[in-house]
Amino acid sequence: MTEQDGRKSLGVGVVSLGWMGRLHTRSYKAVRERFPELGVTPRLVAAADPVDEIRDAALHELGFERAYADYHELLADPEVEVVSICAPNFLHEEIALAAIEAGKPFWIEKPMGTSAAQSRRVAQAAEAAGLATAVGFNYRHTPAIEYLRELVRDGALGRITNVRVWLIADYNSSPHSPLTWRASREKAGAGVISDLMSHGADLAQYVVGRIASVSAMTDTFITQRPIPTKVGFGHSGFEIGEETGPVENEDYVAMLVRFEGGAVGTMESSRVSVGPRAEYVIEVYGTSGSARWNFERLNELEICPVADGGAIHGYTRAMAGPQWGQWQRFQPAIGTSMGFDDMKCVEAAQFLRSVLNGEQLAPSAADAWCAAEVDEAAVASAADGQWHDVPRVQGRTTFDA
Ligand SMILES: NC(=O)C1=CN([C@@H]2O[C@H](COP(=O)(O)OP(=O)(O)OC[C@H]3O[C@@H](n4cnc5c(N)ncnc54)[C@H](OP(=O)(O)O)[C@@H]3O)[C@@H](O)[C@H]2O)C=CC1
Ligand SMILES: O=C1CO[C@H](CO)[C@@H](O)[C@@H]1O
Repeated sequence: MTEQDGRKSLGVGVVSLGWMGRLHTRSYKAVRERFPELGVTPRLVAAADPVDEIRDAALHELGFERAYADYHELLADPEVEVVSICAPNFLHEEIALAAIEAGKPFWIEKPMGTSAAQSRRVAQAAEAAGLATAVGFNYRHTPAIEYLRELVRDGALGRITNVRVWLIADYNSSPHSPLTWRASREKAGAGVISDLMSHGADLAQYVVGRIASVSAMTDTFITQRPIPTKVGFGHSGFEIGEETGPVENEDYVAMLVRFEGGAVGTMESSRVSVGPRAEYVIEVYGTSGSARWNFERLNELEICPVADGGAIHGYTRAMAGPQWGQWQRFQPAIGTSMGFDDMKCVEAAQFLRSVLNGEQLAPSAADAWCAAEVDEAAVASAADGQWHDVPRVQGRTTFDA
């Protein structure tokens, strides 16, 4: 870390410049403006990606000083002090363990690996090395979710009795949408359970507390998809040919869950539903009230207090404002909305603050392991039709604090 204009300059390396790699890059750039009190200027030292054109874009569009084809070179670069890991899931464990070996704190995308065992190995190694971590559970950082969590923890909703979480998306609803790495068991692990329910597990545990047991069923509704002739980013920019290949993991999951605190709930996720685009919802019901949030309207929280027999009963739609979470850093005028990228900037700032002061602030590697255990219990339950206990993760979790 060097000093420049009284600010600390921190060398950043980003592995894989797809959707998330580019978003991590934008987030590092935004931190200096949105979180000036950190006194840190992230310096985009190096990117790593196997594709020539992407490395070219890293240098000439995104502002990296260097671009490597192999992430090992990035990790060996002495000027790279912190690392973002934005590769497809199957590379998460090996890159994270290599970053730990190199002594570099990392911000990794969810799910942290393709299995709970991979997540455990990464979380335990990071903790043993004393490294700050961050995981891409960005929905946590929405001001409405931060406020919902406060309501739950302050007891404003009473005793939490039941919870509903659903993440229903349409990104694979067309049978013509391409066969990407997300449909490969080897590259993704589970299907929608890894891709979306990883967020759901984290959101539920962040707001309500740990999940203790799970019963689940899964299905795959579109079993063959066209093989891309040109790959894109995220879910866009692909071109397809005539040839198809098998979808190897589930499109849909439905779960019943029991929380350690006594609440029960349902959790459901689909990547092939026609209608909702990215309807990611959490509803929390307590003995004194309830509240619900939907990512498609991320600036709002619907809250219902117990009306005790009054004539008017129902939800109040509250809008995010300066009193909630980090809203004020992003918008200077009430009624103006934050967006998806802003949540990632909050995550980047939490990560860098942890690197600077040693306190774990962002969703941690242990949190990602907790989510992975919930997801793996769902996979196991769907396979044998039994309830499965979720192994209790010991580690540096942030949601128990
Ligand atoms: N937090 C969130 O809300 C989100 C999280 N994610 C997570 O982010 C991760 C990446 O997803 P996304 O950005 O959508 O993926 P993309 O498919 O957009 O990008 C993946 C990138 O990784 C590159 N890559 C492939 N193999 C290697 C390798 N051996 N070494 C280095 N780079 C490689 C790809 O190159 P190539 O094109 O050649 O394959 C591509 O540039 C996933 O874990 C996903 O779950 C994704 C979306 C949202
Ligand atoms: O994490 C994620 C969030 O949502 C996306 C689509 O809406 C997913 O595919 C992605 O991996």
